[in-house]
Amino acid sequence: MEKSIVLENLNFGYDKKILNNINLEITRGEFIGIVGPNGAGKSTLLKIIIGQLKPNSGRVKILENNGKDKSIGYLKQMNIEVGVSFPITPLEIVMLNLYNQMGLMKVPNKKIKNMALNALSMVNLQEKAYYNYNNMSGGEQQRVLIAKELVKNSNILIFDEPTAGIDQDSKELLFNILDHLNKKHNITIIIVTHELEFSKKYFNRILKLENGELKDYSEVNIW
Ligand SMILES: Nc1ncnc2c1ncn2[C@@H]1O[C@H](COP(=O)(O)OP(=O)(O)OP(=O)(O)O)[C@@H](O)[C@H]1O
Repeated sequence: MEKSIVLENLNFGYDKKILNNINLEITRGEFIGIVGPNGAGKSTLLKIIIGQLKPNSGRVKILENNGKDKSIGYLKQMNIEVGVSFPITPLEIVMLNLYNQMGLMKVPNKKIKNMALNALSMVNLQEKAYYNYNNMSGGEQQRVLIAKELVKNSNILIFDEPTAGIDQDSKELLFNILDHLNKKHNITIIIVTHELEFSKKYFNRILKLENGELKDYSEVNIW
C-alpha cells in the first residue's frame, strides 16, 4: 500500500503540551475522520501536517507526489464566517488561487478559466460559477472553497470542521462530493469533525485525539 502521510514521534506544545509523541501512517486514498474534545489539539495537528506549524520534535512526511503538485488542499475552521467585503464570483475565487500558484502571466487565461470551471463542476457548482459569492449559502460557499483547493491538483485534502454551520442537506451533499473524490480520484482526505454520528459512514478510519494521544476510535465508535 502506498503511504501518503507519515507522522513520526510528533511532539508539540504552545505553553503547555498538546501533542505527545504522535505516530501515524496514512495510506493513499484513505478517508480519515479525526474527533476529540474541544481544545484537544485537532486543529493544531492539522496545522502541523500542512506545515503551518513546526513540531517541537518529530517528523511529518508527505509522500504523495506522483507527478502531481505536492501541495495539500487545506480548509481551515470557520471559513463561512469570514465574509468577503466586495463582490466576487466563485469562478474568480478559484482562478485567483491558480494564478497564485502558477504565476500571473505564465498560463493562458482560457486554460485557467477551464481548469477553474472543471474544479467547480467537481463540486456541482458549474452553474453558479458567475454568482455573487456573498449571496451563496454557507454550504455552497464551502463547496467553492473546496473547488479552490481542488484546482491545485492536490491529492491530499485536509478540512477542519467543514460542515460546521451548514444545513443537513448541504452536509450530505458535501460529504457525497468528498466521497466521490475519495473513491473515484483516490484523493486522501482527512477531516476533523464534531459530527461523527452523521459522518462516520464515510470514513475508512476514525481517530480520536485526547490528552495528547491519537488513538484508533473506529471500533469503539461504530458499535
Ligand atoms: N496560537 C496559539 N497559542 C497558544 N495556545 C493555542 C494557540 N492555538 C491553540 N491554542 C490552544 O491549544 C489547545 C488546542 O487547540 P486546538 O485549536 O488545536 O484544539 P481543537 O481540538 O481543534 O479544538 P476545537 O474542537 O475546539 O476546535 C487549546 O487549549 C487552545 O486554546
